[in-house]
Parts: sequence; C-alpha cells; structure tokens
Amino acid sequence: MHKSSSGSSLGPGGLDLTQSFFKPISSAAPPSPTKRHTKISVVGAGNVGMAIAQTILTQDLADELVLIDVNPDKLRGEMLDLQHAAAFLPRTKILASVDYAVTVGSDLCIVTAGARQNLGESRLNLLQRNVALFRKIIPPLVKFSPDTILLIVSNPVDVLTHVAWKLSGFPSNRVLGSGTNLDSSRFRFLIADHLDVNAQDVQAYIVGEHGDSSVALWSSISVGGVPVLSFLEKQEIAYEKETLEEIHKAVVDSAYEVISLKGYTSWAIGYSVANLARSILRDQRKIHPVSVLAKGFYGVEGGEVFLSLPAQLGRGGVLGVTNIHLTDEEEQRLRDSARTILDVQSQLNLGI
Ligand SMILES: NC(=O)C1=CN([C@@H]2O[C@H](COP(=O)(O)OP(=O)(O)OC[C@H]3O[C@@H](n4cnc5c(N)ncnc54)[C@H](O)[C@@H]3O)[C@@H](O)[C@H]2O)C=CC1
Ligand SMILES: CC(=O)C(=O)O
Repeated sequence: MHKSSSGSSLGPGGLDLTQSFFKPISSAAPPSPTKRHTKISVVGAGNVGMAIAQTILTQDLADELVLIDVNPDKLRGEMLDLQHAAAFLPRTKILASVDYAVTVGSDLCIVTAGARQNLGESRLNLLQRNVALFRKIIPPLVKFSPDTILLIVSNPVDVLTHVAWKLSGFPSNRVLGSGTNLDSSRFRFLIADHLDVNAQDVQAYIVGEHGDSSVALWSSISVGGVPVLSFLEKQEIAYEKETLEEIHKAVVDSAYEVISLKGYTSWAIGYSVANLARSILRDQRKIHPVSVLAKGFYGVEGGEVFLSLPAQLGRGGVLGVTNIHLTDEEEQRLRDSARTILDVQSQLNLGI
C-alpha cells in the first residue's frame, strides 16, 4: 500500500481501502466551520525554502504545504524526504510541483527563489537576475491565489518586495518582505550575549534596508523592560559609542561571515520566516521589523520604497506601523537607507 500525494490510502491495484479500515460514525459532528484550513506555498526549494518549510512543519503552522521550484528532481526529492518524516510531525499534507496550479487557494505565499550571494557579493548586486525570475513567479501566484499574502525573502529583499507589489497589483498590506526580522534577531543575540541574558528578553530593532545600510535603533533598546541607554546614563555608567557601532557592524557582517564559512545562510532565516508566518496566519498582531511600504512613515519621502519598520502583523497582513521614538540621528540614517534602496530601484524599468 502507498499513500498518494493526494492523501488517499490506495491498496494493490489502486483499491481505495479507507472505508475498510474505518467504520464512519454517522453521528460524528462535521468539521468545525470556525477551524480554517491553512495553506502555505513556498517558491524555491533551495537552502532557504527548505529551512522555512521544515520549520513550518515542525511548528504545525499549516494544514497544507506546497513546494514550487523549476528543478523537478530536486523538488520531488525534497517533498519525499519531508513526507518520510510524517510519523514524527504534526499532520500536514505536503505537495510539490513545477506547475503553479498546485498553489491554488494559498493563504500565504513565501518566495525564496533566485540567485544568492557569492563570496563577498552584496545583496543589491543580485537585483537584475532576480527581477527576471519574479516576472515568472508573481503572476501565477496571484492568478491561483488572488487573496493571498505575499511574503518575499529572495534578495535584495526590499527592492524585490517592491517589485512583487507592483507585479501583483495587491494592496500594500498584503505584500511584505522578511526584511530585518532576521537582522534584529542577530542584534538581539549579540546584545544578549554581551549582557549574558536571554535574547527573548531583549527588545531591539534593526530597521531600514536588509543589508549594508541598515539602522540600529539603540535609543529604544530595552532588556526585561529596562531601557538600556537611559539606564546607563542615569546610573552614570560610561559606555563607548564605538562598542555600539561594533555590535551593529557585527550584525551587518553576519551574513557575509556565514556565507564565507558554509556558502549560504538558512537556519536563522527559516525560523525568522516561520515566526512571521505564525503572526500572520494565527492573527497574533505581534510587532516585527519587516519590509513594508514606508512612504510617509518616519519622514521617509521621495518615492515608493519598501524597507523595514516595526509593523504589526495579523490575518490581514500588515496591520500598521508602530510609532517608536527615533533620535534625529536614527531618523536621518533611516532616510539615508531609504535613499540607498531608491537609488538602486531607479535603475529598474519594470514597465508597470
Ligand atoms: N531575506 C533574507 O533574510 C535572506 C534571503 N536569502 C535569499 O534567498 C534566496 C535563496 O537562497 P538559497 O535558498 O540559499 O538559494 P538556492 O540556490 O539554494 O535556492 C534557490 C532555489 O530557487 C530555485 N529557482 C530558480 N529559479 C526559479 C524559478 N523561476 N521559479 C522557482 N524556483 C526557482 C532554484 O532551483 C533553487 O532551488 C537568495 O536570493 C538569497 O540571497 C537568503 C537568506 C536570508
Ligand atoms: C543572505 C542574507 O540575506 C542573510 O542571511 O541575511
């Protein structure tokens, strides 16, 4: 007997044995109409797509998980490898295809397909190669799931989130990029390590570009509810501005270092994106630094630009942007980061 990818139990000769194994209970209540069936599609079954897929499975975030890629052998291999873990995981139907029809009715589409950085290469350098792919990826996703939320991960993530927004024709609340959710986790890890506390007790945001021009919001960092910089100042404890700059530089250098050591980054982005998927699909209304349409927030003007700001996420996608107090210097750095992205974006002619 084998279990088909559609989930039915087939005996020899294709005989459907489901009815023989189970006597239906006629009085059993039908499935609750309030329990939604949740479907997530992941485009790109590479290092990042598979790290996201496996985290989604272990965290029980979807009833149905779909993988899409251009490489059918890799795709089927990955699908089978995950399906073979069924006995150890919450029940999730796993499908894979090169045909986007399989994504129909997805609640969330996560795009990880595309070129990744070579040793020392910047994220922005990937732009032309990945825009060409997005022209093939976004239209069929939209066709089969017109009500979906698009979560972009491929780099350069901020510009590609803008491209996905344009190509989809969706309202901006339904298109976001994973942005600096990952950078902020790296930041929290480094601060926690420095202070020997738990990273989950550190509230700290990196905003702006997911890349070299990102901005660390030092003025709003708190640990266990204690605002760190004002605490040090009140206690007259001296700290070096250079130490802060070094921690931010370590965040910016993180991806370059991991890529130089193992060739790509995957586990942290897997957890980061699964964390976003949970907030969206379970309507958690949590605040995450993610790439959103930033025009008009924090003095960002001069064009339609996506970059990371602390945003509240729920079933409707991006519900709002929180109004954290920024120092003049932080606000200026954020505007500079927006300018960096806009300069790159201005080289694109999407013709949309
Ligand atoms: N935003 C973030 O924080 C992060 C973003 N990334 C980015 O994620 C992307 C993927 O990285 P990896 O998974 O390491 O690369 P990878 O090379 O392992 O996987 C890319 C996958 O995309 C597939 N692909 C190529 N063209 C496609 C198309 N037209 N349709 C569907 N699939 C297609 C390839 O067959 C491959 O399986 C890169 O752009 C990378 O820079 C990586 C880590 C973190
Ligand atoms: C590759 C990448 O964008 C990252 O790990 O931050």
